[in-house]
Amino acid sequence: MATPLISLNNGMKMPAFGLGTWQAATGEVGEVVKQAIEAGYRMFDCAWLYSNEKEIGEGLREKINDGSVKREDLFVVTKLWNTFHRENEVVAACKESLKNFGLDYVDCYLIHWPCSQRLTGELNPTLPFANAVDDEYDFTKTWKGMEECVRLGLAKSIGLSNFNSQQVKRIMEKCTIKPVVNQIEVTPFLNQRKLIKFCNDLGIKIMAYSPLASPTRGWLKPGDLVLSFNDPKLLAIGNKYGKTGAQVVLRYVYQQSTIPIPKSSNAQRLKQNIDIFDFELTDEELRTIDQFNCGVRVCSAEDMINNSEYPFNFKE
Ligand SMILES: NC(=O)C1=CN([C@@H]2O[C@H](COP(=O)(O)OP(=O)(O)OC[C@H]3O[C@@H](n4cnc5c(N)ncnc54)[C@H](OP(=O)(O)O)[C@@H]3O)[C@@H](O)[C@H]2O)C=CC1
Ligand SMILES: O=C1CO[C@H](CO)[C@@H](O)[C@@H]1O
Repeated sequence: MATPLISLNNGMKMPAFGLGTWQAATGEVGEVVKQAIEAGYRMFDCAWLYSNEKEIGEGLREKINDGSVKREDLFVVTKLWNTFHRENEVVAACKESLKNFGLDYVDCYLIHWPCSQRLTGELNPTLPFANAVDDEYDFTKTWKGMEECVRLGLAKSIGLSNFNSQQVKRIMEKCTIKPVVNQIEVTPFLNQRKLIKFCNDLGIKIMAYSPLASPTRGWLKPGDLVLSFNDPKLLAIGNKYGKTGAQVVLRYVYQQSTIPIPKSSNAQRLKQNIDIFDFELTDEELRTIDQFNCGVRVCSAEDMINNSEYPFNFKE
C-alpha cells in the first residue's frame, strides 16, 4: 500500500513515513536504501552528523539512474550540525551535504538542535558533544542562513529539530520563510501531545524521531526503560489486526498526527515497519497505549544541559 502524502505549509507534499538513518552503518546503508525504495520508502531522514550521506546518496542515485524512481518522487531530509550555526556557515554546510549525497538539492534542511556549539578538537560523530563547548549564538540568525539555502535552490524547504514551543515561537516571530516541520522525539513513553498541537496550529508538521524508542541507542544503561514489542497490551492489539507489537507502536505514533521515521537496516523489519497503512487503531486502543506515556526521553542529549538553548528544561 502506498505511503500517504501530506501537504506542507509551502505547498509541497511530503511522504507521511520515512526511513531513519542514524547508526545505519557505512558498508551496508547503500544497500539498505535500495531495499527501502523497493519496499516503498520515498522519504529518507539523514544528517551530516550521521557520516553516511555519501553512501545514502549512492543508493538513491543508483535507483534514480536505473529508472526505479524519479528524483522528484523522493524526499530527502538532512540536518545542519550544531557547530555550523553561524549565519555565514549555513550555506557551506548545506553544500557539503549536497556534495556528499551527489544531489543538486535536498527536499528539506533542518537545524538539528537549537543549541549552538564550537569544536575544541576533532568531531567524533558517535560522541558528538565530547569535543565541543557551548556557543551562545542566536538561532534566529542561523535561520537567516537556512532561508538563504532556499533562495539559492539548495533546499526546497527548511525546518527545525528538537525545538521546544518557545523556541518555535521565536523562529515564527523572526522568519521570512516558515519552517515546514519540527522533528522531535515521539514514542509511547513521550507522546508529545501538547507540542504536536502547538506546532500543528502554526501549520508546522511533526516528524517523529526514535518512534520505536531507539532500543539500541548507545547510551542505554542497565535499568533504563526499554519498550518491549512483546508487551501483552501491544500484542493483544496487534493480534486483532495481524500486526506485530512494533507495527502497533508505529501506527500509534502515526496516529498522533506525526510522520514517523523508524530506522532499520534489516530487510524484513524495513518492510514490516512501513506496512502500517492498512489498519487503524480505535480510540480505545489509543487510550490503552497512552498508558505508556511517562515523560521518559530516549534522546535527552544531557551533555548539552548547560547550553542556554537546551530545549528540554522547558516542559513543552
Ligand atoms: N533529530 C534528532 O535529534 C534525532 C533524529 N533521529 C532520527 O530518527 C531515526 C529513528 O530513530 P532511532 O533513534 O534510530 O530509533 P528507532 O526508534 O527508529 O529504533 C531503531 C532501532 O530499532 C530496531 N528496529 C527497527 N525496526 C524494528 C522492528 N520492527 N522490530 C524490532 N526492532 C526494530 C533497529 O534495528 P535494525 O536496524 O537491526 O532493524 C534499530 O536498532 C534515526 O535513525 C534518525 O534518522 C533519531 C534521534 C535523534
Ligand atoms: O540525531 C541524533 C542522533 O544521535 C545523536 C547523539 O549521538 C543525537 O544528538 C542526535 O540528535
